[in-house]
Amino acid sequence: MQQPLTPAAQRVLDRATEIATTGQSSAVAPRHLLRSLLLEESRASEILGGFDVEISTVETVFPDEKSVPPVETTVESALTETVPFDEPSAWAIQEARHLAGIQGRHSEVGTEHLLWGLLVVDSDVSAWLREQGVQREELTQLVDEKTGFSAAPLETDVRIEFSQPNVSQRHNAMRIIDAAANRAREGVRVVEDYVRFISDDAHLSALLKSWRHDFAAAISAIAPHDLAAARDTLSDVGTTISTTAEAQRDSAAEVLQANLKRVQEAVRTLEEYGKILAADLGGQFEQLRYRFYTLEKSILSTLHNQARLAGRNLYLLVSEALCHHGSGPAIREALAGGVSIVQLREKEMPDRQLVEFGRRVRQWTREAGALYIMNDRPDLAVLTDADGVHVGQEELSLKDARRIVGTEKLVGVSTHTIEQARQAVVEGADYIGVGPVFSSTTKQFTDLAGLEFVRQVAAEITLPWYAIGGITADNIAQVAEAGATRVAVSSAVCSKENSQTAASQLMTALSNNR
Ligand SMILES: Cc1ncc(COP(=O)(O)OP(=O)(O)O)c(N)n1
Ligand SMILES: Cc1nc(C(=O)O)sc1CCOP(=O)(O)O
Ligand SMILES: [Mg+2]
Repeated sequence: MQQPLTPAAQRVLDRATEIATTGQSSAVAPRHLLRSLLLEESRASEILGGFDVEISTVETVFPDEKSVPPVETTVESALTETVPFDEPSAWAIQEARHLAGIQGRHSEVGTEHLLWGLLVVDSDVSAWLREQGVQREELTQLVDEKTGFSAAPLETDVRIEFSQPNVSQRHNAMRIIDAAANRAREGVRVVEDYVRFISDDAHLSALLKSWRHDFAAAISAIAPHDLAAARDTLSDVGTTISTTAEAQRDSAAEVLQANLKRVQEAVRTLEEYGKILAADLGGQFEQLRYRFYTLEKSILSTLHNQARLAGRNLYLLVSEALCHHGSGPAIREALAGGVSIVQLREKEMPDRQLVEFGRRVRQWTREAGALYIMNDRPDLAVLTDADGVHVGQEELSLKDARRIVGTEKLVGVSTHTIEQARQAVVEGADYIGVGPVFSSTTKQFTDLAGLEFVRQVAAEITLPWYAIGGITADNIAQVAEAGATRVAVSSAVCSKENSQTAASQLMTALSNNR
């Protein structure tokens, strides 16, 4: 069923067409849609405002057209000569319809759905929106809030009884499905090769492999000989069409990006055309598509965080109670000794004092080019302009912490077992704490995760991780031997007479044992 457009969404499409036409573009592109969404006072412009995305910025970043005043009605625009929607815009509208469809059978396609479509379809605009911090998960949540429905796929859906497709419709659907299945299979292999050979990430490789197997199981519901019989490569007009962009890739990362999208688009085709063959096939591919989105997020987020935390190998947790001559001097000495992340871990300090001190730590770390993380409290991380927050297994969930600090700040998560570590990766942690490795004078533990846990994480996880718990200059070599390249410490630096010397000794030991 085609979901109807709300009047605001209709005005957005009309205005986008008008902007493209006035600017003498040959087609309506995503940049025209984005501009039009911002010009319309609507849910989408409200959401974009929340991310500080302004029309003036968009006009500077995508400058090729003159701005156009808001349209009053759709009649005028219908009278002018208009241009078609280009492929990404058409896909974005299709995605918007799809999201509105899974939110409820009678829901209309609103401007917030159009914005969602713009974000999930590969284009210069979606890349730019992501750079501005507009992320899929957060936007999905906002769209849910705006429409009052959940964007998660419906558990049970009313089954529509299809009339039996005739032989030729079935044959055409088979041809499309055969081609899309091959594209998805090939694409996922390319992604797997990147994650396996370039990222060297055993955990994400295993998740991709499991996805590939489930995909194969879904495809096997269609008899393989039927699919092969429908294949007719020689008369497939698409085999000779390729764009310049497809012929050239500047880096392995670009190959990865392109193939992540390729798989999603192919699975979307399977989802749509699968419905012609069997009512439940569409649902299976839809689930696979959502799972692939999550995988894409973990893969890209791992790469992003590796870059953000590159070279930040010594992480200090500071508590006033541990420091001989005050945590302020200890922090400044530690920064001079090579600490590149400082976490403020004060369990007893009154909030007002903590905020005041946090702002000072912000200043010192900024001057030293280091990061500043707030322990346990996302609210205070925001208030003190921290680079992130660290949460444990018993505290606010990663998802809730993220809701408070947003997508730009780091969210670190403590893990004590390999299952927790894997889960943190999939849920979107930016780094993880791995411990306790040894018994600690800073915090009492009944069970130690030990060096074995460090070995397990080293063997399969490439999201940045910090070994923690009782690490000192005397045992750091064992931790490095077990595979750690980054460590987090508290007493080994904080409680020393000279925190600078203590930090630089640990730095030297880390680099010697690499
Ligand atoms: C880098 C890092 N790793 C682990 C922890 C421990 O966090 P948590 O389990 O929440 O315990 P507390 O620090 O809150 O007592 C950490 N803080 N930092
Ligand atoms: C606060 C904390 N969390 C840990 C974990 O394993 O999650 S270990 C730890 C204490 C770290 O301090 P020190 O370096 O003085 O042992
Ligand atoms: Mg905690």
